[in-house]
Parts: sequence; structure tokens; C-alpha cells
Amino acid sequence: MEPTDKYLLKHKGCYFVQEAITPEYIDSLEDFEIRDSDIFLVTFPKSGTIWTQNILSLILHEGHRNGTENMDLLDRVPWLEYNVRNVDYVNRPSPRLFATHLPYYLAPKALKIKRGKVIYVMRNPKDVLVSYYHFSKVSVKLEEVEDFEIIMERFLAGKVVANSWLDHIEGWSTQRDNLNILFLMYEEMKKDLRSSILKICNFLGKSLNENLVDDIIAKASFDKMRADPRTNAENLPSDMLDHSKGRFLRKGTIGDWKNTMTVAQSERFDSVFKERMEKLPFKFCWDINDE
Ligand SMILES: Nc1ncnc2c1ncn2[C@@H]1O[C@H](COP(=O)(O)OS(=O)(=O)O)[C@@H](OP(=O)(O)O)[C@H]1O
Repeated sequence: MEPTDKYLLKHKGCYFVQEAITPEYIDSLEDFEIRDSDIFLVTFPKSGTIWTQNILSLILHEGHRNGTENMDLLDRVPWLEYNVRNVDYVNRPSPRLFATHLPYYLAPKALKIKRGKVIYVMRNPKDVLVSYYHFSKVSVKLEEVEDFEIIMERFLAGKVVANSWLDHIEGWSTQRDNLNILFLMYEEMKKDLRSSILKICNFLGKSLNENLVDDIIAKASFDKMRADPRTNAENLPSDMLDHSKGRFLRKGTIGDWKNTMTVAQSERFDSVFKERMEKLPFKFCWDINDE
């Protein structure tokens, strides 16, 4: 079953959320003006974007840490390609933070000559797929497909938002020498958030004392973020998320794919992904108990 264009817009070979974007806007992003101080959080959907958006905003803005700037995460770190709240990016103070699911080949040209910084967060693709499957029920903008097998086949064929997970990660990782880029893994963040926060601070040239790092760890925990409407996307209108069907922060763990995928589905997944995944310069973690 092919994805319908009611939900997905295909432009320049890439799938986008239909209602949140136009082809003209996508085209304009190639020449998006970048400041050296800009920070782009790049992810494939469901890889830990909102978590890292929160961490970045907490690292960089005291007002977000101490609560004096009371803003939704979506406004603190807006989406580059889905400017749903019409934020004025040009007059935004530096350092500007953006989140994006763009594949490398559609990213602003200036990023590719090392203007701005990129933080790429990846997650094992079976958990990504299962998270996407559940999220498509909550998101009004995505087609709800009850049959997991259908979503899995689309995912394997790259017929989901941001296309193929493999192409996405290969695109960004093979171009690493042309970019100021830091790669992070969801699973490493899960197992040792302090180290990941310190890696980000080091990459951004930001030094925080131990108490502040502790504070960020506490504020970025799954339970804290889930309970806060500003970080759990609960302030998004009902024409974007159907809050009665579930929460944005769903389980937040490693290996939940095993609760949805059958052994046969997992084998089918491996038969398509394994060979190319072995060539990636990253080792993925599939279970919370893996080393
Ligand atoms: N603090 C924290 N700790 C652990 N896990 C977290 C956290 N915040 C978000 N999440 C989990 O990230 C998944 C959502 O991914 P994204 O934010 O990339 O989604 S999106 O692309 O922006 O729609 C989604 O994963 P699943 O729970 O597996 O569905 C979220 O629960």
C-alpha cells in the first residue's frame, strides 16, 4: 500500500509532511543564510529530536534552565523546514537553534562549507520504526495505518517522512569531512546522559559547572519531560496531535521494537538493512542490556 499524497508531499525525491510545508519553501532552504553561530540538530524522525532539542536549549539558555523564559520547546528550537509558527528566523538572536529532518542533499549549501554546526542524533532503526508507527496514530498529520507490516514495508522502501533511514544516515555521515558535525547516539544518551551532554558542550565550546550539568540531566529525564506540557508537545493544537491517542513521549527506551515486531518481521528487516548497516561507521545498540 503506497503512502497517499493526502499526508505526504514528495518533492525533489524526498517525503515531507504534506500540510506543514510547500515545495517553494523547500527550494528556498538551499540558500538559507547561515551564521557561524547557528546550530542545526539533524535527525531522522523518531531518533531523539525533542530530547536533544531540550538538552541544547538548556545548555545554551539560562532562562530555559531557570524557567524565566517560559516557552514551548518548539519555539526554543524551531523546525527549519516546518515553520509552523511562522517564526522570524532572520531576526532571531544568535546562537540560533534549529531542528531538521532534511537529508544531506537538501540541506542549506552554506552548511556544506562548514558554516554553522551540526549535531546528528541517530537511533537504532527498529526502535525508530516502532516509534514512527505509534506516532502515526497520535499525529493528525500522518496517515494512521493499523497494520504494522504496511508501515514496515514503507519504512524499508524509504516511503516515510525523510525517506530511507539508511540514505539519511549515509548521506550525513559520508559528508562528515565537509561539515562541522558531531554524531550522537540515542542509546548512548540513554545509558550515560552526562557524557553526551559533555560531548555537546565540548563541541559547542561551552563550559558548564557540575551543578548545571546535573540540573540539565534532571530536566532532560524522560519523566520530567513527559510531565511538562512544553516538552511533551501537549500545547500543540488538536489538528496536529490527537492527545487522546497517546503522548509524544511514549516509552523512551531501548529495545521496545521487540514488543511490536515479530521474529519474522525482524528477520525481514535485517534482510533489507543489515548489509548496508554493516558498512556504516557506527555500532548500534538493539537492547537495553547490550554492552
Ligand atoms: N527524555 C527522553 N528520554 C528518552 N527518550 C525520549 C526522551 N524524550 C523523547 N524521547 C523519545 O524520542 C522519541 C521521539 O523522537 P523524536 O523527538 O525524534 O520525534 S520527532 O521526529 O520529533 O517526531 C520517542 O520514542 P518512543 O518512546 O520510542 O516512541 C520519545 O519517547
